[in-house]
Amino acid sequence: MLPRYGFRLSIELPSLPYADAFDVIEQVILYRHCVPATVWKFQRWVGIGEERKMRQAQECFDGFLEEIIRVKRKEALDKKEMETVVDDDFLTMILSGEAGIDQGKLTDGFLRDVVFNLLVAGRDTIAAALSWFFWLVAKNPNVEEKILKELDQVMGKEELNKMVYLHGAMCETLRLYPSVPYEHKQSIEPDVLPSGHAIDGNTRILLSIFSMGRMEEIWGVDWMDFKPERWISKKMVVSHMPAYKFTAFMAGPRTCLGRKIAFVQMKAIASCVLRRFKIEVVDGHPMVPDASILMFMKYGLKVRVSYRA
Ligand code: HEM
Repeated sequence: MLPRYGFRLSIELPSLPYADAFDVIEQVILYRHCVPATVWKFQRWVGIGEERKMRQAQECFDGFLEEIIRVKRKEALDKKEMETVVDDDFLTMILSGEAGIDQGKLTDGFLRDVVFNLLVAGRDTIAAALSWFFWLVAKNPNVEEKILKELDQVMGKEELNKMVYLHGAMCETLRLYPSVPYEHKQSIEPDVLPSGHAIDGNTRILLSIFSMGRMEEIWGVDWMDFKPERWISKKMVVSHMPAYKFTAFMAGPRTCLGRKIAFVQMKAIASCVLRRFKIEVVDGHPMVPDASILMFMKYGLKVRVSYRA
């Protein structure tokens, strides 16, 4: 069973308070998009309803991050003073000056916000995409067969770039089930959209990435098919797809900064899992997207896992 949140292959793993808090934060952010700002801001001011849950979850999650920052500060200091070898993770690199960021800026609050941002951006986006990927692959044995054939030909993790079909299958997953199903933008002054629509300043625009991935006029009559071939050119390389057409990572100056690392991680995990294990979806398990800012499966993905012969 791959649970709703996070990507774990065991139901025995305990639930973690900070992970639960993180899920609450993501759900309340969706709530904030659905009600007028005055409503949630009033709730936050009084400390009731969803905003009460948000405050509790934030306190829990901040405590978790503060502890990580404390440990990493100590490790970075040890590294400087005693030249000990420590993990070369992102936070340690920032704290030990290797990332070239002005040390005066590195207050606990700044670090907490940076780590929180990267966790929001990088943790559940990949987990959600992989859950849908394994479900789609299990439901499309012809795609699974082609991925396995490619994995047989391409060995080693340094070869991830050559996994063109797997790349196509990942893009196809994100087209049909984008980890971030919609985006919210706000104009700061009057403008004209590329479509020709004039908008006032301070206009909120909700963009459905989920719907754009399923529009016949964009993807053709077979838009509902899970078809990795869509992403592969005649020369058998990944086709160029304009970012304004495939919007899972959005486009423009604020496009996803982790796109490349996301593909590396997803392809590495998918190739390791599919090489060793056969994943079969348990019949009758309900597959419904959850109400969150991220495209989770509401009831997780229930599967039977067996070793490949
Ligand atoms: C399947 C995986 C992922 C998807 C679908 C995804 C999608 C997105 C989307 C839609 C945005 C919003 C862009 C906008 O508002 O215009 C975004 C922003 C961002 N993503 Fe990703 N992302 C993924 C993985 C990652 C990973 C692994 C990282 C880093 C470890 C990352 C880092 C970021 C950052 C830092 C931003 C903010 C960029 C900015 O505001 O300037 N993402 N991502």
